[in-house]
Amino acid sequence: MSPTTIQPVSAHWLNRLLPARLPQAHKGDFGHVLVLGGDHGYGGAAIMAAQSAAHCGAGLVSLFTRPEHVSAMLCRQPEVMVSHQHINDMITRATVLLAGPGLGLCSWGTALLAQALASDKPLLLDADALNYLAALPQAEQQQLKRDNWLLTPHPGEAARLLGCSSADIQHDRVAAVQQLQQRFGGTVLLKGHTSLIAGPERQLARLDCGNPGMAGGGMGDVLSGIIAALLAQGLTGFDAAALGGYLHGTAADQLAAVRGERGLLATAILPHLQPLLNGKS
Ligand SMILES: NC(=O)C1=CN([C@@H]2O[C@H](COP(=O)(O)OP(=O)(O)OC[C@H]3O[C@@H](n4cnc5c(N)ncnc54)[C@H](O)[C@@H]3O)[C@@H](O)[C@H]2O)[C@@H](O)CC1
Ligand SMILES: Nc1ncnc2c1ncn2[C@@H]1O[C@H](COP(=O)(O)OP(=O)(O)O)[C@@H](O)[C@H]1O
Repeated sequence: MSPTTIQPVSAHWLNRLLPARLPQAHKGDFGHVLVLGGDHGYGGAAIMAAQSAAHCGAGLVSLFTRPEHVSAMLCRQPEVMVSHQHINDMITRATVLLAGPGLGLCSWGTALLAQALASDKPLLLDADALNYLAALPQAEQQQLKRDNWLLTPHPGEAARLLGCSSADIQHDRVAAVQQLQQRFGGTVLLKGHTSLIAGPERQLARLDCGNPGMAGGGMGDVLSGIIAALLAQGLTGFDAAALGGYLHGTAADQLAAVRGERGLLATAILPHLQPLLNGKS
């Protein structure tokens, strides 16, 4: 693939992409994120994704999950609307879909994912939604390919999607993210140290923030919620992934600077997001 300029993502992107809100703004102006996920045993992933979308300025956030996770969601973040039924109505009301955190790969999760894929709304796929995609025959993958989706694989998921090893992905991450974008379309964010973002117009961006304290369960779920909230506020897939990754990594760096890297919890990122989003830290 031809060499491409890689744009480093910086604080300037914030002012460029998130202008001040108009005084008369209302929640309908900032989109409605619907998270689909949280199979038995994995409620935390979907709850964290919904919570982080709520912390990043989406007008409304909903979660469709298993019944046993409904009250946990309400206790953690009552701003989020949560249900285990009427998925079609929920998809109709949403403006952005986020499928994958804790989705599982049993019939409940794959049926939900099929409903998300049948909608033409902007769609972020993470975690098990990527594993589902990876397991499909290439012809079916090609039928699903679309410009308005955004895939956020870690190197393990990227390897499954491309049918290689995670060592192959890490050996040439730029080539890997470009290959993923070419094969699946839309925007791809390849996670890990120095995350990379490839967009549908061959744009390429790099994140110089983030630290090894982020290597812990739930961190990717929080990232997916941040990006979905930015999509809901009208950013393109490429801009939402780049800015979302920047906010996520910068929040984690702020925490690590004060408390160190070990024991950095994904949910500890959440209170750092609002000041960052508003240019106050
Ligand atoms: N609190 C929760 O409810 C959590 C639920 N989670 C959910 O659990 C489900 C399965 O996640 P798992 O963590 O088991 O599966 P993963 O696919 O994330 O990890 C499985 C294996 O993939 C490889 N891998 C992962 N990250 C890698 C990297 N950066 N580089 C190279 N190889 C890598 C490793 O061999 C790893 O053991 C997902 O739906 C996920 O959303 C996780 O997000 C963790 C937290
Ligand atoms: N060493 C690292 N340096 C920078 N960022 C990291 C590092 N390790 C993990 N991260 C970030 O943390 C997040 C981990 O996501 P993921 O592997 O999907 O976790 P989970 O599936 O447990 O939610 C990604 O955004 C990734 O870029």
